[in-house]
Amino acid sequence: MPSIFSYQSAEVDWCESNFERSTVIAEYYNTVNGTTLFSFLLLTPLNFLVLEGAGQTSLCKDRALPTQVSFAFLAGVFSMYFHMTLSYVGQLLDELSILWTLAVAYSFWYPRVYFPRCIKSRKHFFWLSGVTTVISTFMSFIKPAINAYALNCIAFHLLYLTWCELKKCNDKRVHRMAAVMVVWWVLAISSWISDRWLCGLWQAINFPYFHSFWHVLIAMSLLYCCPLVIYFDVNYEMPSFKPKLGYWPSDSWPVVVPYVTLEKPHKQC
Ligand SMILES: CCCCCCCC/C=C\CCCCCCCC(=O)N[C@@H](CO)[C@H](O)/C=C/CCCCCCCCCCCCC
Ligand SMILES: [Ca+2]
Ligand SMILES: [Zn+2]
Repeated sequence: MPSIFSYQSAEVDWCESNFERSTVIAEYYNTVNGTTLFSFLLLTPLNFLVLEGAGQTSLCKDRALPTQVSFAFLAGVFSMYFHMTLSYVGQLLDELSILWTLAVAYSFWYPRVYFPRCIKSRKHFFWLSGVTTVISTFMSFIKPAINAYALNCIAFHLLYLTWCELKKCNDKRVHRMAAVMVVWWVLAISSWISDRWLCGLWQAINFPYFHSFWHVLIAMSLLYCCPLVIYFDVNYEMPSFKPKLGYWPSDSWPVVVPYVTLEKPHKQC
């Protein structure tokens, strides 16, 4: 019986052929493209630096940013470890780190207006998220192969929240950024599903790399998601300030980094 740490002991094996480009890295391209999540880690704090530059240090919500970035960092590291070894432990670390990163994001950024009626404060919501995540962590061991499907379903809730916020907002820049985020996510989830379900086809044409595309595309989606989340958070938590979405270096460039700034104290959405 193989150890839970041994190579290829995971329940899941992605379409890319194993040990084709390296004797120590099972899935080379999936491992290398897993690093794109780190671009999200580098660029998310930049949003906060812009806000802090405007004197809004309170937006860092004390420990929210370092906690969020640390969890996302772990998700990136464990994803690479998983693809490098395809071990059972690697798979669970990959899935559980995503679960906890999402839990941290929900705990800090989930708008109060959507709290269940029985939840009266963010502190209570922290507890609700914590208990739900601990229970989900234990349940993850029952059938690890379905964990990734369950995690992907959370994106549908995020889509629903985005849609609810867009209905209340008439700023074209916000709608545009949300549209771009959704396009990246649709491309990402299509790549993920096609790697899972159509592997025979991709192997037949000698192109089994869709899961490595997923890594790049979901990181792009998160890059657009981050300023949007901060934008909605400012509207709720700092109603006297007007957030504005922008693109660096400029709107018209083909490759841009989205970010959020604070303008004159006035509420728009
Ligand atoms: C102010 C900042 C707030 C921003 C909130 C950011 C929340 C980040 C949350 C999670 C990080 C996700 C990490 C991506 C996964 C990388 C690892 C990976 O690819 N693992 C696969 C195996 O290698 C595994 O099969 C994938 C499992 C499913 C992952 C589901 C992730 C859902 C993320 C949802 C983001 C949606 C953004 C746009 C929604 C419309
Ligand atoms: Ca493989
Ligand atoms: Zn992966």
